[in-house]
Amino acid sequence: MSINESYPPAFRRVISGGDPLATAEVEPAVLVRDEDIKIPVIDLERLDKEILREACKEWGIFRLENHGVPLALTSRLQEISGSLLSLPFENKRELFAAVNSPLTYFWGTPALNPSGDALKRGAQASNVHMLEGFNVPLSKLPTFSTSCDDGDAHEPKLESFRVLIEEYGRHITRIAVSLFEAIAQTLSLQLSGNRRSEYLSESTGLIRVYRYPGSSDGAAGEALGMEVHTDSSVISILKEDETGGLEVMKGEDWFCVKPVANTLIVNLGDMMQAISDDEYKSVTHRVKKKNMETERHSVCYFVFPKRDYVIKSSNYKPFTYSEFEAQVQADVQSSGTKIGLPRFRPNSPLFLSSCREI
Ligand SMILES: O=C(O)CCC(=O)C(=O)O
Ligand SMILES: [Fe+2]
Repeated sequence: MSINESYPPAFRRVISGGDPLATAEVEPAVLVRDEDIKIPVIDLERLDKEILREACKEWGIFRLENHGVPLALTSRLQEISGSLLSLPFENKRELFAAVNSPLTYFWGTPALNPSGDALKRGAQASNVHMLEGFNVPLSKLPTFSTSCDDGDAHEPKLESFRVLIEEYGRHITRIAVSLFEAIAQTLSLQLSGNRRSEYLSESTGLIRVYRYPGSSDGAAGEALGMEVHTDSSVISILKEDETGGLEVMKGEDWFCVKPVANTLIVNLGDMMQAISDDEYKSVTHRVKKKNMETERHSVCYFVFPKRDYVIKSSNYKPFTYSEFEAQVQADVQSSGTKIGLPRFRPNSPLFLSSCREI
């Protein structure tokens, strides 16, 4: 099988140079300092609250060292997800359907509905985004049985994937909880009673395993990996391979974040920004592959507040994560892009009328 058969047909057309209009629109020119930026480094074994506060306030992103995720686990997870993602496109489409699972396969957009299927994006949306992946809601993994009676050839790989991602999920959830508790202390948030799990609800945790295709002749040169966005999460934790391509915005400039072996990248999302009353920021970022020939693989974890917990802050109308998510999805479907937190500013008209008044 040639590698192209594993890519969605829309990607193959772009890679072969036959359908340049199908790629994401080239973004308006912004100054990109094509240099690597040193983002703050946090050592999870020796958490320094001052460095953490500074990182959350000035950057919204940091590198995590001594996180305790075994190197062998991440390597095996990347290996098995890479091998599942390199299956022929049609097999990937059928992969999870065959075992009737809550996991989904998506491509062409990172905007998914709550069931993990790609959202139909509005007319102004950039067309195909050159990425694909698996969406894994962690709380549903225990009900995901990889055994099926039709002798499916991929079953052993799927079972290894389930076991590895479950173990990775336990590590990454532990890290998210420790970091959130430390960040809450830097904000003097009271976390007594159920408060911590309302702000950061472990059962909402999900993992996306991504593949950004490569093209030997560089035909997909201008195709973006992932468009400019902020994450909707409280915290996101990224494990990227050595290919590079993650870029963050600081001030008015874009900078490249260089991959560093055996570290994780933590970024704060919109919910953390709201919880902290804009003290901390949801970092604007994107993925732009530099090395066009090489595929890029990454694994990203997201965690959210309890869905019906009302987030109150002085800069936004009170809202629940469910309401926020519904608004984002409505905006993506109608205009092609997420508006996010600005929708919840006191004077902003809400598209959906369901949000409560102050
Ligand atoms: O793949 C990456 O490096 C980043 C992914 C990302 O930003 C996201 O999924 O929100
Ligand atoms: Fe992101």
